[in-house]
Amino acid sequence: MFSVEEITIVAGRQQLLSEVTLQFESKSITAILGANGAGKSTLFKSLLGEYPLKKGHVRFNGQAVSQYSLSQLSKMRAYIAQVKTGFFSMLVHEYLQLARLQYPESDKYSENLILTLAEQFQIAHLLMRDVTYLSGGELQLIEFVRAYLQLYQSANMQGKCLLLDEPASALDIKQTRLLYGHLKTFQQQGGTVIIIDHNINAVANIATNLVLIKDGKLLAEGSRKAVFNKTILDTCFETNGQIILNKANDAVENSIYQV
Ligand SMILES: Nc1ncnc2c1ncn2[C@@H]1O[C@H](COP(=O)(O)OP(=O)(O)OP(=O)(O)O)[C@@H](O)[C@H]1O
Repeated sequence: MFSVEEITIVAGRQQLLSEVTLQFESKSITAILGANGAGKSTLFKSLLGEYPLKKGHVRFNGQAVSQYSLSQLSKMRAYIAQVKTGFFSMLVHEYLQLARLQYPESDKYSENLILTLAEQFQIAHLLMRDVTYLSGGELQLIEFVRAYLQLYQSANMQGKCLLLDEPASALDIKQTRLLYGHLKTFQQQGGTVIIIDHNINAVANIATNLVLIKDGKLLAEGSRKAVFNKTILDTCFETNGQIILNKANDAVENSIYQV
């Protein structure tokens, strides 16, 4: 789906990313892990085509991201930013309608779709609230539904990608669990997820692939079994932690990195 080849991004004198090469396969959930300031959001912005590259290429389905129109891209990938600002006063319902403007469909169809998804994602009670008065967690739930609506053309999500920058940072444990469940479902529907999340133990449980970034460079990449270990995590976060295996079966699955 997405690939970056030896990308280098420079801002002023600072090198934000250095020769990073990665492949994000279709129907995968990739978790991007790394310390604050490591370069994770910068990597995202490069996937979105927002940063000029000093070197390298970013491709989506084999074609340079810059060769797609914004309208083509908006149907194929949806982004949730880490911090969302600049909302105007409007109802959640109206905000969600904006995600459907790009589709030539009747008002009745988009209305039904919004109501159905609001029920499915358990945010129906927020539809008549003003977006500017939502709590941080409520806003994150709405942002997820907005991103899903932006991509939705049928239940088949093949060729569609969610780019989520800390989408659960303000969610409680129940809502985090529900969100991760929605991401698994999206993957089962054929979609691809790329997620930045500081809750590394939780996100490692749903990710099919982990990418660890340190100081703007790719530190490690692979399955949980391959990279979720003390040596790599200690290096990545400059900590001295330990891996606690799943008590039930001493397995790597559901193991926890504790500092
Ligand atoms: N436009 C810019 N100009 C200069 N420096 C920048 C710019 N954008 C980002 N940076 C710097 O690049 C580094 C990486 O930023 P980035 O937002 O990618 O980090 P991150 O890994 O997402 O961190 P966090 O986990 O704290 O969100 C930081 O030191 C940041 O201050």
